Amino acid sequence: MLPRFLKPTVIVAQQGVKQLSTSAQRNAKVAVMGASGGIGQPLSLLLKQSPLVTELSLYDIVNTPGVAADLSHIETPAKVKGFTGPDQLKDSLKGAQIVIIPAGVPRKPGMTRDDLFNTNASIVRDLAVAIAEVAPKAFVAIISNPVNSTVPIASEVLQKAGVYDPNRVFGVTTLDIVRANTFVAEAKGLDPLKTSVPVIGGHSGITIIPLISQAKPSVSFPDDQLKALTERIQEAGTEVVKAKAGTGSATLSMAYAGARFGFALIRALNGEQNVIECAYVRSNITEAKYFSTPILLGKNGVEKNLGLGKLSDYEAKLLQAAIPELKKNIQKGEDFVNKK
Ligand SMILES: NC(=O)c1ccc[n+]([C@@H]2O[C@H](COP(=O)([O-])OP(=O)(O)OC[C@H]3O[C@@H](n4cnc5c(N)ncnc54)[C@H](O)[C@@H]3O)[C@@H](O)[C@H]2O)c1
Ligand SMILES: O=C(O)C[C@H](O)C(=O)O
Repeated sequence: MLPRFLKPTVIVAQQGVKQLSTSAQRNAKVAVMGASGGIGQPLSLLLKQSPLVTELSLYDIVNTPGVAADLSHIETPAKVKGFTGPDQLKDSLKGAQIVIIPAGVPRKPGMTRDDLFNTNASIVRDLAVAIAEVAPKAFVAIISNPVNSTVPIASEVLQKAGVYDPNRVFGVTTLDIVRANTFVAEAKGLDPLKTSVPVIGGHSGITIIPLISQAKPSVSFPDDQLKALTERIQEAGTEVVKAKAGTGSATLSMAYAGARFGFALIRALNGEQNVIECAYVRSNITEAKYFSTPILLGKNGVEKNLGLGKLSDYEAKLLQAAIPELKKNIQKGEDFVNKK
């Protein structure tokens, strides 16, 4: 069976790559910012292998000529171009419909995602300034941590530039869903490709709220197992950081998750119906100004926020615990842009 995110690619491929690449409706230019990094390279590879992508723009402060030359030899239609350093930043964004941002430093053991704020906040801010000028209508998918704060940072920058559309800015939390699907399927002996577990809230520790009560197919666990599984999903990033022992955090699973989310955005742009992914977006579902829930995606980005659904008592408590932390992270991001 094919990986779930490859399915639409394959369906489209069956319609014929030639037809795809000549159809105006199906042109998708994707820019990857931070394309030479641990996530950026495999993410760009996954994007390049898909006929859903017709142009791939790779931006980083180092090494993009090599990454672009390498990827450009792959026998798929996407045209690949590399851009290096601030002088080429704006050119890298020209005409991009989707901008995916994995630029920034990763955690080392003992660090929280918030410890990355000092370095990554300004990286995301500067990229958002360029997006506001060159690609204000692009869908912006932010991977750089701390996502709980970098999404408000990008949003504030776009707002200040007068081009903010809350329906087009997404924090990528897809890896939390990918992990929840994998761990729940493992625990119950299910096919992970047919297991779907929504994860809401934010993307750090207690702000990650798996909704196992809403899993499809329906599953149930004794309380102690449910707690252990929930905590494993919340701390799965740290599990990888520890295992990588100082060499970084999740890159390959994140590239998979980033590609899955990117393909969902392209499918929505192409007019496909019923494209749903969880994402961290501007939200009035809870007291937190940004919050991840399942989102129906459409040609203009967020078409409908599908909300929380019915929470179990346990999940309602997780939500209660997450909100103060999320609000603090959001405020920190907004203050970074506004209090200068
Ligand atoms: N959202 C998630 O679920 C998730 C998952 C994993 C990692 N992350 C985050 O993704 C980020 C990247 O992780 P990584 O493992 O790829 O790190 P990495 O260090 O391997 O790669 C980061 C890349 O960003 C580039 N970069 C630095 N400053 C830049 C700038 N101003 N403009 C463009 N590019 C710039 C670097 O040159 C490097 O190539 C980290 O912040 C990490 O915490 C998020
Ligand atoms: O844990 C990290 O620092 C990276 C990422 O946010 C993850 O969830 O793997």
